[in-house]
Amino acid sequence: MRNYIRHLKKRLKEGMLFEIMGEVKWIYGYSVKYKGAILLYICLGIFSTVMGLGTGVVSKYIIDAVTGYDSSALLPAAVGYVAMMLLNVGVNAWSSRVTAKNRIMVSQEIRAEVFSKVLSADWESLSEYHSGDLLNRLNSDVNTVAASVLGWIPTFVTGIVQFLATLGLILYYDPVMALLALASAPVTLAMSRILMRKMRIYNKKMLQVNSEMMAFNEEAFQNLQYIKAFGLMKKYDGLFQDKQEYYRDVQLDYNKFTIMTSSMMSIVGMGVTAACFGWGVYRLWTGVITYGTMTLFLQQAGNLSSAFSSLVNMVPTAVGAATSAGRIMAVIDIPAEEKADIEAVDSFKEYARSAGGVTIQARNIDFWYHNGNKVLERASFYVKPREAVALVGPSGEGKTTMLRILLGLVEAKGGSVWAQTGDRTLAITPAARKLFAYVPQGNTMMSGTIRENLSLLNSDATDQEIWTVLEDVCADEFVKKLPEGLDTYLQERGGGLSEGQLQRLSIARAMLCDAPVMLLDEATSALDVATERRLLRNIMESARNKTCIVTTHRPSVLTMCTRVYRISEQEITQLDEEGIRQIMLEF
Ligand SMILES: Nc1ncnc2c1ncn2[C@@H]1O[C@H](COP(=O)(O)OP(=O)(O)OP(=O)(O)O)[C@@H](O)[C@H]1O
Repeated sequence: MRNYIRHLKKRLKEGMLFEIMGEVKWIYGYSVKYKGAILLYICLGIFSTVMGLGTGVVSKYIIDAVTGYDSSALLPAAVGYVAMMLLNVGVNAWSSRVTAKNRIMVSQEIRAEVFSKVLSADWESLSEYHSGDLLNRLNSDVNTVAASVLGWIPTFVTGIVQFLATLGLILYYDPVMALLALASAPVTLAMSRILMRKMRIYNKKMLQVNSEMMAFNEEAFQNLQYIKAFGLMKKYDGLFQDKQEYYRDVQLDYNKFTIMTSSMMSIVGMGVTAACFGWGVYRLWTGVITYGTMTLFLQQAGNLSSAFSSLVNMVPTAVGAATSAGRIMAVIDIPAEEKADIEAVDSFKEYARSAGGVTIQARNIDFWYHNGNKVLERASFYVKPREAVALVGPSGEGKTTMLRILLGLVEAKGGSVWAQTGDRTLAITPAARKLFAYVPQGNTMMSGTIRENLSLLNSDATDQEIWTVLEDVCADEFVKKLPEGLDTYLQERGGGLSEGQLQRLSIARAMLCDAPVMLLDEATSALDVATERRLLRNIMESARNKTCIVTTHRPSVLTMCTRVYRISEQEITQLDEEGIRQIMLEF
């Protein structure tokens, strides 16, 4: 018996129900924060139920009055009926407004949490998600969950209250009618339990396909130039159609499934309504009830079944919301980057200013990515202040990876990396990133003006400082020629400027930040040799105490460097003059 219980517990833990419970708990965590609003919705729901019951009873009196049963009640009943209707309309309008406000607040709160978690998540784990998928989770899944945060509890409580109150009213007038009206409940409950698993599978599939669509669209729009250049429009049109077709098939499959289930439920409901109607007609015929009571029954039987179906309909909504919550939780649960002592880094950086710069030292580094791809083994190198050290080597051997280790974007599996200034040392962690001004490969300009982009890392930079740095990176001339100068607006990913111009702006942005170590990852690859030399010489001169690490495939860069390391076959070796000559021939 004990074994059986243990087995049952294990199955429950591994099973869908346990998963859903975790997701529901997470949604509930938000609901608790909005308990005031939820309480208000419950009151509004109950108010609307009372109004529904009230208008039902009042209409009974109106009918009884006009059929000659009690004509004196006509005027007060009519006035009450109109007043209740108007009050209901007013309260509904007000509640729609409050709902809209709260829903916006909840979705923004969840979205802000997800956004901030994404920013602080471990880089490598996060890079397993497509940005289109992340966007979809941040928008569509958050909206679904936000609706449930506010909706679930009030819908449930109101549904129960409406159900019980209506049942009570019918019971008061006719217990048999109440039993008949309840007949569909067991069937519907049993059905919704069976259907839950299938709903969950469909929901997951639909959300995943949605994410895939978003990822595809995002990638296509980002690579429009490439698609056009190779005349891939037709191919992409076709791919888009295929994706749409698949999406449509999944949606229609789900739609078929929901139509079938709702048809089955409707048949059960219709049977119950017919039975109620038959019973009512029989009671009216035998003179036990009045026309008014008969109308009341029919109306309340309708109310009862709508209360019941709103409770049952909570199942697919809840399954959908729980699935979306699961997708958001997966992102939120990505391990965060290790939090380190930022104050220690600030103090180290401050000290480095007077101590003459920062030495970077990597010793016996072992590193492989999550997929097991081993990149470095017992790799060591160092760079001192006022040095420009080059990391060279065949493509794909680990130059960028080494920079990622320095930036704490990925963590070395073995060995150690540290920064040193005077008699102080600092282990390399994500917090130590403040020591580095990084210029990655590719285009990293944001939409906004040139000034906004350049002051991203140093919001206090004056125009004078900006122009001095622009001169250093040989970008002053072209920026001056732009009609709006520093206020020129750059489109998405720096649209409107050439690759070489954007590279120079990226370097200027890095130089404006006060980090003691510069990391340039093939940052001058799009420049002509003369400009590249001028730029590198200026950087070396103006960044006097700085430490500079560059990765490159260009001989022109090597001639400017104090030392050169070659990364190849997982090892790092320092090249002598002959080695450098050889590598320059290889380039
Ligand atoms: N996120 C990642 N996950 C798994 N493997 C990766 C990842 N990023 C890079 N790699 C692999 O790590 C190896 C080193 O890549 P890295 O980008 O460091 O090379 P590189 O020397 O900078 O190349 P290049 O000169 O072409 O820029 C390559 O084999 C690459 O496929």
